[in-house]
Amino acid sequence: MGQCYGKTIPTTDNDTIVQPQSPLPSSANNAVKHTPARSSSPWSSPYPHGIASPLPAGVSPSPARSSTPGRRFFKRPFPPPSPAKHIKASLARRFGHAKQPREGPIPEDGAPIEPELHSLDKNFGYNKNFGAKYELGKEIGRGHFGHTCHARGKKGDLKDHALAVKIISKLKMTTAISIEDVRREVKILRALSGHKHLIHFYDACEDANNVYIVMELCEGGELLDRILSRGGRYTEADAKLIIVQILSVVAFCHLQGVVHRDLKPENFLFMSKSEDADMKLIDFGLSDFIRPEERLNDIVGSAYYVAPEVLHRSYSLEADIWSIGVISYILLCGSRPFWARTESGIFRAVLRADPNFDDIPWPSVSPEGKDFVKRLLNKDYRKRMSAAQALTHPWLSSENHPIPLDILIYKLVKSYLHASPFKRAALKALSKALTEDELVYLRAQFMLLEPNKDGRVSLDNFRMALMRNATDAMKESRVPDILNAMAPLSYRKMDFEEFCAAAISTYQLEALETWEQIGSTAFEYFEQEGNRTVSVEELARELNVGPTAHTILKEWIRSDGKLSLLGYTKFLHGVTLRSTSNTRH
Ligand SMILES: Nc1ncnc2c1ncn2[C@@H]1O[C@H](COP(=O)(O)OP(=O)(O)OP(=O)(O)O)[C@@H](O)[C@H]1O
Ligand SMILES: [Ca+2]
Ligand SMILES: [Ca+2]
Ligand SMILES: [Ca+2]
Repeated sequence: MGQCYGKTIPTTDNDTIVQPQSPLPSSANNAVKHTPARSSSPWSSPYPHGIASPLPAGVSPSPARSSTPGRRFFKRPFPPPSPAKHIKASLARRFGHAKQPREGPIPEDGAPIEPELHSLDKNFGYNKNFGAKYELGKEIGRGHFGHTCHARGKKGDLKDHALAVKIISKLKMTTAISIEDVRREVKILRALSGHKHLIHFYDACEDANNVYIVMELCEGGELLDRILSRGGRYTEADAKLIIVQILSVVAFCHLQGVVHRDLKPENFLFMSKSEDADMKLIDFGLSDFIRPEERLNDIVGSAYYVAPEVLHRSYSLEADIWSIGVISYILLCGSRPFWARTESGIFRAVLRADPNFDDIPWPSVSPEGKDFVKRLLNKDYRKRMSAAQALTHPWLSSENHPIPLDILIYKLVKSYLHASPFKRAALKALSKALTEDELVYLRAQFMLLEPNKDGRVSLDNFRMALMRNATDAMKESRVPDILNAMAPLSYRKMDFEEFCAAAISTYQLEALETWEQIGSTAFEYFEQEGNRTVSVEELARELNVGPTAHTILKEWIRSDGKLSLLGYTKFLHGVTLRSTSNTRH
């Protein structure tokens, strides 16, 4: 089994919007041997080798809801099992254009990007002595972009260590973008390696044919396989153990300014076969560095897990949280929240459909569990919890886990510092209406800033907290830049009360069932302390909107010239006019 070369099998598609994916070359080649299930099924299978699929290769169960007791499958069929189909538009972009076969030698004809092919520099500057350092073993897994083999270190620290090597064929790197993707995957792995639930990276090598990513070996298989072997569903207690691990590693990535963009059960591996083995996040092939205020626009990911704002081409870290919401939904009920037979149908569901929380088993799921999932699957990304926040959600409070520093705090405090005194007064009133549940999160974050003896924090506390957690990735994502934007804090300090006003997000609070109560309580505080007469013109300036908004703003002001309750909550929310695209947090 020495032959362990990269062969990517294009997934065919059962959708009507057929995309530039070439069918398998008709001449039988060893690629077919490598991928028994894949070539016959319209969906890629998570059971490429050896592991028995619950279904015969290529067979998908009927999507009809079955109520067979003890059935092993998802109500909304889990098979077609692996949604590992990367969104086609991006594939087309990444692999050049239509008809470009994604494996094998580039044919003479139909290569629209031919000029680039000749000039592509496929030199990565990695070690060239892979063969001398490692001995390759059997294949363990396979994806769109590479396949993974067992390996053993031949010398040095890794001598006789069992390892995993992801092999990416250079033949498949047919565009500058696809080369850059591999470079970035390695860079991100190298930078982030070290977190308990993130795959440990050891080495990157290359030769004329391949790039080799040497990592620690996970012997317990993919989370997807465990979900399937349990018949799709986890108990709440077991689901919590999984979700806490996912949130903790994703909070870490986000703090470093890395968005994973492909979170799904196939990309979490167990260290060993044992039931309580730790999980590791793998596959940073679609990940990217993201600056604090940046929005990404390329559509990547896997259809079932993709966030609505990704489909709208403007997204940031919150897209990962949506994917965790999808995973959580699946763990708790055994069905996919957004399901359709075609990719475009899935996208439509993601954009418009509300997931079902009524059918069995949802009535028996705890209210906290349901609330948790709903707050991850909010279609408005501004209303979603962050990963660190989710870890303080009441549903997970019984779990004993550390709360990581949340980069969201920095963004919110930054915009608070730049807000007008009127807005700050409004936020202050809002922070006084918070319930114990929200305070748990804020208190944890404040403590992570290690307040001084006087109980206050300065810019330095924010800086030190960031530095305590910094990896090399931060240089690339320029997360520390956010500290410069917090400069107004260099002249003063913040106590916990003000921190609460600064670090709350109106959008997130609006998503709470108790929002109306919170809003009216907050308004009472605002009446006592901050509500003063304000003109329509002043309000428009505050909100950064033009005269066209005056008629709307007029309705927010009472006859006494002060904000009404409605006006107060609207003011907190901010006006989002398309033309200004001034997203407020
Ligand atoms: N460190 C590891 N230990 C054990 N198995 C691994 C390891 N890394 C990857 N694998 C296996 O190889 C498979 C493919 O790896 P990976 O997901 O990184 O490749 P990919 O080509 O990027 O896949 P995708 O199609 O999901 O983008 C994984 O799903 C997993 O089963
Ligand atoms: Ca895979
Ligand atoms: Ca993968
Ligand atoms: Ca990948």
